Amino acid sequence: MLPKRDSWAEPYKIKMVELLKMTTAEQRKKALQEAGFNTFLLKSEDVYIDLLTDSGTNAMSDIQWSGMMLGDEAYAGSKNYYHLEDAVKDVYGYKYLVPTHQGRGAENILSQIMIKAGDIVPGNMYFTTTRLHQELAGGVFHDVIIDEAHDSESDFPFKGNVDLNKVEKLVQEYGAEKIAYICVAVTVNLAGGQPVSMENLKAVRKYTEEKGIKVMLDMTRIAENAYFIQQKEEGFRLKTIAEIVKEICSYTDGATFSGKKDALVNIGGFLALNDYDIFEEARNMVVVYEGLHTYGGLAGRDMEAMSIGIYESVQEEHMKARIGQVFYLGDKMREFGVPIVTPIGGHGIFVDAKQFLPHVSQDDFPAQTLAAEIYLDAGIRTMERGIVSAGRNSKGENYHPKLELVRFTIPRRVYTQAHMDVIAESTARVYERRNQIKGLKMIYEPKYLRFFQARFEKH
Ligand SMILES: Cc1ncc(COP(=O)(O)O)c(C=O)c1O
Ligand SMILES: N[C@@H](Cc1ccc(O)cc1)C(=O)O
Repeated sequence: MLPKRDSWAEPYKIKMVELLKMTTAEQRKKALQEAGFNTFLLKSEDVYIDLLTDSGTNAMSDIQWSGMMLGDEAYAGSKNYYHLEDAVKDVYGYKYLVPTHQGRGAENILSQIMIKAGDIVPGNMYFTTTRLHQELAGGVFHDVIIDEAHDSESDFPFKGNVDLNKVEKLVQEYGAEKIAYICVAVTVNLAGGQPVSMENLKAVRKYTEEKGIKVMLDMTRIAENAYFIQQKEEGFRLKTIAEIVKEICSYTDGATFSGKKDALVNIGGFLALNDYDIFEEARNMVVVYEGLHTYGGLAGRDMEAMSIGIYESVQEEHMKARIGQVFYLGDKMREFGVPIVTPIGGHGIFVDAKQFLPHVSQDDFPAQTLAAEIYLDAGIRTMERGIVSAGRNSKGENYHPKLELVRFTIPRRVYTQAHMDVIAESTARVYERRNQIKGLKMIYEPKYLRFFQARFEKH
């Protein structure tokens, strides 16, 4: 057989490097103990390859860095704000912009404006910060993602889709006026970076228009979602990512955005809206929580870098290499027999900890345990996405999510293919000794978003 001839390559060359620190097994053991077996509590200095998150960990381009030098650090009316406003209108098509320091700043404002106590907020799977802001505003989140999303082995190509039957049930039960809005995330982070199809987005729009319900997008990884639509959905092969991104937004009323992902920056976010009245309220509220409405907690230079990053995020070659690298790692893992969520999603590989460690019960935190073991092997930092992340319901009982995953999140434009090889090989080593691995017990549990700061010890 001839060698394959369709390799992707990074559409950039490297101008500056950051040296990595290698650690010994002894050092890692000590660091992990000190971090209470929580990878969030490790010092970044003790990490070799950092796959904790793709959030704010991107490498900016030389053009973005030069944009940083053009920061207009005025308190009010910075020209970078107007550049960002232009980018949001041009690329996403929303009319009004409220910048925020990151995505959750926008979630806070949107939730406070749109949700009244007792309102229902359907969403295509929860996201930790998004759901918490909805709950703090008095809302009750309901998961309306299709069932396939909860099955790590289902090969359905658009596992992020909204199940409109589930939405209709909520409407029947509570009435459309009780639904604050439908929150649609593209891609769905906790399902494994799974995309939503355009057909589904259109159907959601049609349904909600009939019922008078608003659709708010969590467009944090919209360009990645657009790439999957282009590659997998009939009729989109000849459309550009930019065209698809704009079409997605056109089926919604507004969006929250964490610029730290798609937009290739280290900090930044916004709330974008089409409805003037909601915008007016948000523009007023942002001064309470973030800063004046023309900077929203950001420096002018950060807004400039984000405006440039928004354009870079929809470039075809960028996205091909971005997702290509994620797929490369996933395929390697599969070759080693490591159980991962399929189809492979946009921002990382999600290892199925229930299948990896079937002898560890969910109450002994299999994904938390596995993330700790992965770190011990070679200093690779990953993140738990299972029972610890899911937290507790309003009665104080633990949620028991079907998915118990360890996320190997790939920062954009940061690591090379050789790093991917090392990651897969290290994971394979841990897989070989999986039977000797024991679970953990939680010894400290903070009240909000416990996964960030909880501490554990070995059973
Ligand atoms: C899907 C999704 N929504 C919202 C957020 C919140 O964004 P931020 O981290 O910028 O506050 C994140 C990441 O945190 C995310 O992955
Ligand atoms: N959104 C980022 C940062 C983050 C991580 C975990 C969270 O639950 C919340 C925020 C991510 O998905 O990686």
